[in-house]
Amino acid sequence: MGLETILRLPVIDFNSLDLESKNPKWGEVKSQVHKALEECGCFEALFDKVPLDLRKSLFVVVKELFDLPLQTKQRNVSETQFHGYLGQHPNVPLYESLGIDDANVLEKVESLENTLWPEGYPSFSKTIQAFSEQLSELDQIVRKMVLEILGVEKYLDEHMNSTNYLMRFMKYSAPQTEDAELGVNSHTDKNLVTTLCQLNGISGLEIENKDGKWITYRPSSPHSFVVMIADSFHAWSNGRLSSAFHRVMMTGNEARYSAGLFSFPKAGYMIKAPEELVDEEHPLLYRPFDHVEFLKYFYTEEARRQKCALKAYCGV
Ligand SMILES: O=C(O)CCC(=O)C(=O)O
Ligand SMILES: [Fe+2]
Repeated sequence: MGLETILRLPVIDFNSLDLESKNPKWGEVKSQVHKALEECGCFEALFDKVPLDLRKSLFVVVKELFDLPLQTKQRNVSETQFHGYLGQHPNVPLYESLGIDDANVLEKVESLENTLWPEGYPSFSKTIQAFSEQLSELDQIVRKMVLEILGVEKYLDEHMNSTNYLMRFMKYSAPQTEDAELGVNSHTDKNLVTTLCQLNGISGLEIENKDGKWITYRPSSPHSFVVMIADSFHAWSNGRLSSAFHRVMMTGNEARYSAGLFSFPKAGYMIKAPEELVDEEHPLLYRPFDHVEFLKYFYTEEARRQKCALKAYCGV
C-alpha cells in the first residue's frame, strides 16, 4: 500500500520584514515568493505583526456579526456589487459573507457599526480597523516584492496609490456530515491580492496547484495567513502571474469562520499591463479595463457561461 504524499502550501516567513525592505532577509524571502507564485499562485505567510490577541478579538466580533438577525445583516449594502451581505444562495447553502469597503479606515467601519448596532459596539469597529490596517502591510510587502520580481518597481507608487481594501468575513455552517460538502465553489478572485485568515481553527480552504491537485490549507503556525494572486494582478502582469483557483469544502459539526483582506484597483483606474511586460514573446493579453466595470459584467448571466470571464470581457 503506497503512502500518499500530503501536499502542503509553500510556507514563507515574513516575520521581521517591513515595507522599508532594509532587512537582509528581503531578497531571500522574495525568491521564495517568486517560486511559490510560479508553483500555485499562492502561499502560506507567517506574519506576527498581527498580534494573536487581535486575531482572537476579531473572531469574537465576527461571531457576534453573524449571530445578528438576517434582516439586520441585510442592512449592509455596498455601492460595489457583491461587497455587501451575501447568503441564502441555493447553490452554496452553507455560505454567508459580509463585506466592508475601506475597512482600514475607522469612520467606514463605524458607519457599518451604526447601521448594525444603533446602540453602539465600539470594539467592533476598533478591532476590524486595527486588523485590516496591520494586515494590509503584508499585502503591500507582497505586492512590492512582486513588482521587483517583474522588474517594474518604477510603477510602485502608482500601483499602491490606485488601490483600496475590502475586508470580507465568511461563515460556513456545519454540514453535520463527514462527507465533504461545498462551502464555496472553485473560483479565482477578481481583485489584485487576497490575504485570508482562518478564525476558529476549522479547516476547509483548498487551493489547486499547477498539477491540478487540491491542497488543503492547514495552518503551520498561529501567525499563519494564506496569500493568493487574483485576476486583476494576473492581467496587470500580462500573464506573468497566475491567479490561484480555490474552494471551500466543509465536513463535521462546527461552523467555519474566516476573514479575507482583498486589495483591488479603485473605481475609474484603468488596469493596464506596463509596456515593459509586453513584447513579441509576451503579446498583450487584456485590453485596459476598470475593475468595478468588470465586476458588473462578471455577475451577469453571460459571464457565468464563460470559462474565463476576464478573457471574454477584455481579452485581446
Ligand atoms: O473562506 C475562505 O477561506 C475562502 C473565501 C474565498 O475564497 C473568498 O471569499 O473569495
Ligand atoms: Fe476566493
